[in-house]
Amino acid sequence: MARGPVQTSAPPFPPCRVSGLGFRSKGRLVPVHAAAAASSPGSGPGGRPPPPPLEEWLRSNGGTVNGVALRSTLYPSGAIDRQLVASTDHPAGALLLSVPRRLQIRYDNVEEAAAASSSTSSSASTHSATGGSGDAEADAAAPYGLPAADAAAVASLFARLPVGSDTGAPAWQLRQALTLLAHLAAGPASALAPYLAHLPGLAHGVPTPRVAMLMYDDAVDELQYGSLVHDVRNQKYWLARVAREVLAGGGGGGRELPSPAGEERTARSGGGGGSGEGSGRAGAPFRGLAVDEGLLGWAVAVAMSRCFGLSRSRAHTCVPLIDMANHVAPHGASNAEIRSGPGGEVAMYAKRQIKAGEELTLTYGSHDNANLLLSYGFTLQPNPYDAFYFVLDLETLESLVEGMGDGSTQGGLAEWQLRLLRDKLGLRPLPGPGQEGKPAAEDGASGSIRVFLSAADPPVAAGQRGSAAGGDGEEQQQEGSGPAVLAQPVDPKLLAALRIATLQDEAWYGQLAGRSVERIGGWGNLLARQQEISVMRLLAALVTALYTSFPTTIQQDRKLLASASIDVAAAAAASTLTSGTLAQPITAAAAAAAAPSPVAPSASSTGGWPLRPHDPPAGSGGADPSAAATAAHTRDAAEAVRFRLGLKLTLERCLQSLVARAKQLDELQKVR
Ligand SMILES: C[S@@+](CC[C@H](N)C(=O)[O-])C[C@H]1O[C@@H](n2cnc3c(N)ncnc32)[C@H](O)[C@@H]1O
Repeated sequence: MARGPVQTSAPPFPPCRVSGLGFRSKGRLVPVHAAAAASSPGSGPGGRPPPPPLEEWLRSNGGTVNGVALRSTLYPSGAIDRQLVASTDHPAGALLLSVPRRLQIRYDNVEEAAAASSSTSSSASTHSATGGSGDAEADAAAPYGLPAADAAAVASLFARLPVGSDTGAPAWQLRQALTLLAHLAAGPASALAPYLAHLPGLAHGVPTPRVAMLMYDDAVDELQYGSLVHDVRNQKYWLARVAREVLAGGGGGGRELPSPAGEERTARSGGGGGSGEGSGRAGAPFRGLAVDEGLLGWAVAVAMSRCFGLSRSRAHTCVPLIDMANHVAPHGASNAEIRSGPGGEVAMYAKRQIKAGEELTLTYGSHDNANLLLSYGFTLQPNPYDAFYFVLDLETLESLVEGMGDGSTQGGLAEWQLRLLRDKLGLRPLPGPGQEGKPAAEDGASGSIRVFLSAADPPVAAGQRGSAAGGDGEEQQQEGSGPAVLAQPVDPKLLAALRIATLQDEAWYGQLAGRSVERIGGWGNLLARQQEISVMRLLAALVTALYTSFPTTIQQDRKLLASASIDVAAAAAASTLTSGTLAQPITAAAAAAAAPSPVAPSASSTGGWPLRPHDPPAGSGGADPSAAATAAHTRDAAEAVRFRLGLKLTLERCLQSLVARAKQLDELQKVR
């Protein structure tokens, strides 16, 4: 019998994840520049001039901005969130924004620039012998906004990052984070400095997304969902390890350290890195900017929450202005989509007719709330892609079916049933004691499957399923790892397994052997009415058991969220876009009154280039760091409760579908 959320293994930074904020209700819309100026008249925080508006900057640097503006929402906490809006009507298919590759922050730009620079410098050394200008050529080799020496330094760090055991490459999120840090450290020497100044944590009042990895540990425990807690701890572990061994230059000498989950992971400490090598050069690749775990965490959060995955190049990119579009689900709800061009340009198009004043939205991917929290730091309530996942193995299936108690399955599953379960679903006996090291089967299959229960409204006709777990358009902000679209409340694999395991007549073998799993487990494709009623009851018992395995109930979670302590400081921060409560525009004067006092940036060794991301968000606690920390803590706790409440509501809706179907079949049975 399955007992609560089951662990699934995920790489520390799963491929292609990106981000979100979580500050959506009760805010007021203000023009973004008015908010910045109002909070710090005549200048930006710390006396710096405010950065140029992104729209202007893009236009004057070769980008396209067609009838699109950036708007801000100011929340009672003082935090600011931005969104894109249409400033004119647009027909379907209209080009809204286009950003050339050289205005994007991309780790593959760094890799290319570094490669070009090393080939240039070897030819430059030949040239200098003959009077050539090495410096000019090195600059020409850095066409992507970062001076060649900075690109080379950060590219050399890529080689020291741990590599994924599955991909054999460092996680893109880490490479992108280091690239962001290289631009940050380069300051005005980075051609993308004006974009950087608009990033969360750097732009005044815009907090760093509290992606799950940045949540306080006790809030992580409050998620009450084993696989997510496991993923978050894993990410925290890798963040700390990279900060310690790669950035601070501790080396590690190739020694394998156990991860929190007790796993051993491949880690490279390349570059000839003995323990002595890096320590004297801490932060050297970032022009002396000391990069600690906090700063790395900021960069990873920005990378995860703002990057688009490009299908052409398989790279990920932070795209100025386009990265201001927020997420809505399902796919049909968004009005814009992203496409990339052969030269690496990234463009946003209208998916349908758009009226002036409408928010421009994307669907980042078919993300469940666990993915949203991991990559973007928010959840959607409700989220049409949310689901409760668990791992099903043969043993669990057998004990579920035996628990039916009608005596029909005593003695275990028949050989023909086991054959169907193995051939159709890959379910096979797990290795017994002493056999753990051996593969479960010759084909190496694990013998268990990951299945889901969802709140999807049944019945959904075949053919209505989504095509792929992806974002809008050819490119996606983050690839989903869940099912395409949850078209039925029970995973077809789970339903197929239960139907096969509860059959009593071997005559079914011949019929099912030729059918696909989707067909055997299709919601509407019941095999026999009485059997289906039993399956529905069995599933209802399973859902109830899963629900009761949570330490708190729906009612308790609701009460917690409603309680004053969470509500006052964090309700605004914990709410999301979905409620449709986008607030009314307010005047700059009102924004000034509500805005937090500016927080002085800490001095850096980069000649006054500001920026040390404010963490916890300056917007949450003004200049008082302990108040800000308390607000961030409260916000994390609220988000954790909202997450687990969402899962429980999913189980509740699933249960309702199962019970309704069992009743309906029962009544039909009686009528006949
Ligand atoms: C690509 S950025 C979008 C721009 C962002 N709003 C800003 O001000 O920089 C993604 C972030 O926006 C926020 N966000 C996007 N969609 C959201 C939603 N539906 N609800 C809450 N926050 C959202 C999340 O913080 C997320 O990490």
